[in-house]
This record gives sequence, structure tokens and C-alpha cells, in this order.
Amino acid sequence: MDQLEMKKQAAQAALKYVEAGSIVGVGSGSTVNCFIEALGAMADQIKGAVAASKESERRLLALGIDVFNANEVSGLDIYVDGADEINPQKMMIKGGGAALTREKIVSSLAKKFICIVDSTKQVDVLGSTFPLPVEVIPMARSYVARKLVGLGGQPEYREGVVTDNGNVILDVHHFKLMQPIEMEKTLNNIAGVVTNGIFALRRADIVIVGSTQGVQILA
Ligand SMILES: O=C(CO)[C@H](O)[C@H](O)COP(=O)(O)O
Repeated sequence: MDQLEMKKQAAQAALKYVEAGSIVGVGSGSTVNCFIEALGAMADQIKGAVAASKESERRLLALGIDVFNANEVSGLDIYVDGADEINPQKMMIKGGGAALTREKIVSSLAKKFICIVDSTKQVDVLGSTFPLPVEVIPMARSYVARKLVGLGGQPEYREGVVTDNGNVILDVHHFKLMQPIEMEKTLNNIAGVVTNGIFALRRADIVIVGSTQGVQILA
């Protein structure tokens, strides 16, 4: 079974958490694209969605699902999103698709964060395989990069990428995140950082893992 099939399995399994008449928080990325595709079958049963990226919004609208602005809802029951890495404590690195800030906002609105991943995303220590994305106001890029070096990382400017918020991304290599909560707070305190891709303060509640052995649910 290839990675896409594992993503599809996890995405399909997330449908059982979608309540009729609800507004669903929807993240972004290729696993979420599988979820959006599956959600299309429930388009007439749900009230709509709040999307964490313009690309997800476009895909939802194409399936006839209404998309609400985050300011139009007071809360969400569930938020469904993928991850670049997830550890046994259900903390994640996200932002491979540069949507980390909106993902953090929409997930914060939700009672339950349901993370859908294939088994290749599971790690013991965050930062083991994936560089940490940090969204930065463009004029602060060099300053923030120097601060990240000071913290032991090796930042790399993601050339040609502008986020949905008009900012840039620095991908930080060689950051082993032994204390994710502390590092999430430390990075967010650097002037010019909009947010960083550590999701430890708001971690997942339920993880659905697609694998060659089938779907595993970690609740
Ligand atoms: O955080 C994200 C986008 O900013 C994605 O959830 C993450 O990159 C996982 O993507 P994929 O499902 O394509 O592997």
C-alpha cells in the first residue's frame, strides 16, 4: 500500500466524527485534501466548514460546501488536519504547506483536534525528520534567522513561498524538540515571528493513523 492510500484511509475514518448540521474546521495539505474529498459525500448534511487555507477553501466550495470565515463562528466541535510529524504525546510539527498560522487559529476554535496522518509521520522526538517551519514578517527575516541560529537551529529561507497572510517561511533544521511547549513559547516571543509550527500548547485530541496494517485510532 502506498502513502496516499494510507492517507485516504485515515481521512475516511475521520468522517465518523463529523456531526450532521455542524460546521467543520478543516486544515490543509494532501491528507486533508483526501478528507475534503470524503466530506463531499456529506455536503448536504453539514452546515459548512471553516478552512485553514485558501486552497482548502477552494476545494470545499468546489464540492458545494459552504465556507465560513473564522470570525463568523464562536467555536467548532471538531478540527481535522494532517501533520508533518506527530509524537506519542500527540504534539505535532505542522506547516509543511505554509498554512501554520491559520491552522493554529482554526484549531484553537475547536473542542477536538482530530489529526489524520499516515504512519510515516510518527516520531518519538519532534524535529527528528522534518525541519520546523516558522512564519515571519518579511522585514524581520534576517533578525529572526540570527535568533534561530542562537537557539541552535539552522534556518533556511523557503524561496518563493508567500503565506496566505503575506509573510515568509524559515524552515529550521537540526532542532531536536526535547521540550516542545517551552520551545513553542520561546519562538513565539521573538519579534517578527507570527507563529511557529510546533503544535504542543494545542495538541491533537484524537490521532487517526493510516498504515499498511489498517487504521489505528489513538484517543
Ligand atoms: O501543516 C500542514 C500544512 O501547513 C499539513 O497538515 C502538513 O504539511 C501535512 O501535509 P500532508 O498531509 O500533505 O502530508
